[in-house]
Amino acid sequence: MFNFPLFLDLTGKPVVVIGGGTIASRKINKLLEAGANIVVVAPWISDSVRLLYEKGEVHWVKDECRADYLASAFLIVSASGNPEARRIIKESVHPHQLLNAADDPETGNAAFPATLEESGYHIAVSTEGQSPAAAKNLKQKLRDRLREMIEKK
Ligand SMILES: C[C@@]1(CC(=O)O)C2=NC(=C\c3[nH]c(c(CCC(=O)O)c3CC(=O)O)Cc3[nH]c(c(CC(=O)O)c3CCC(=O)O)/C=C3\N/C(=C\2)[C@@H](CCC(=O)O)[C@]3(C)CC(=O)O)/[C@H]1CCC(=O)O
Ligand SMILES: NC(=O)c1ccc[n+]([C@@H]2O[C@H](COP(=O)([O-])OP(=O)(O)OC[C@H]3O[C@@H](n4cnc5c(N)ncnc54)[C@H](O)[C@@H]3O)[C@@H](O)[C@H]2O)c1
Repeated sequence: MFNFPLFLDLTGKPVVVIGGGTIASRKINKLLEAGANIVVVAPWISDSVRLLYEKGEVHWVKDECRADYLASAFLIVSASGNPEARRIIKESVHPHQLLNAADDPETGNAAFPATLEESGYHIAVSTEGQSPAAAKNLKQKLRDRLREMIEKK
């Protein structure tokens, strides 16, 4: 699972996020930083996602997940936790699409690592899905170490 690290250029790439709650919001913020073209599909969205929608930073399809919405996506993020949405995604995802299944890690083929960008370095930490909190912790330690290293130069 998640056995190949890769840095992508997501600028302008179509990304479909299924779900617009807490977890979706975290993923959306990262995707926006990367310049992705984001469509959120969800019957309701959290205040933070609504703010992005009102500012025109994401599109919103106010509906439940349907196979049609997934077809043109370069990357699909599954973050609703809804069993029916998860079933549709599992059945309709094409082998050439990337799927970050934040609500169903066994199904996805891509994970969001813990990342940091500092002084020209871009570091990504994954625990192959086993312990995201440990990935976050190591990221913070690496940030401190990198800052020390750069100060000493
Ligand atoms: C790194 C980070 C990136 C991001 O999401 O942006 C990320 N999770 C983060 C935080 C975090 N996630 C969770 C906690 C609570 C503490 C804990 O339980 O550990 C915390 C800590 C916190 O929030 O502080 C809970 C959790 N996460 C997943 C499950 C499902 C499962 O494992 O079954 C559950 C249990 C759900 C439950 O039981 O309810 C699954 C995934 N989370 C991943 C990424 C992928 C694997 C990454 C890897 O290879 O390590 C993967 C597989 C899929 C994906 O989402 O891509 C981000 C840190 C950002 C940063 O600060 O840098
Ligand atoms: N990957 C991670 O790091 C991580 C961490 C914690 C939880 N999770 C999982 O992520 C899932 C979502 O958690 P949350 O806290 O964001 O939930 P939430 O309740 O805040 O949001 C759920 C969202 O899904 C939408 N939704 C519901 N049914 C839908 C459907 N059929 N089609 C499309 N959208 C639909 C809702 O409108 C809402 O926007 C849960 O399954 C949870 O277990 C993942």
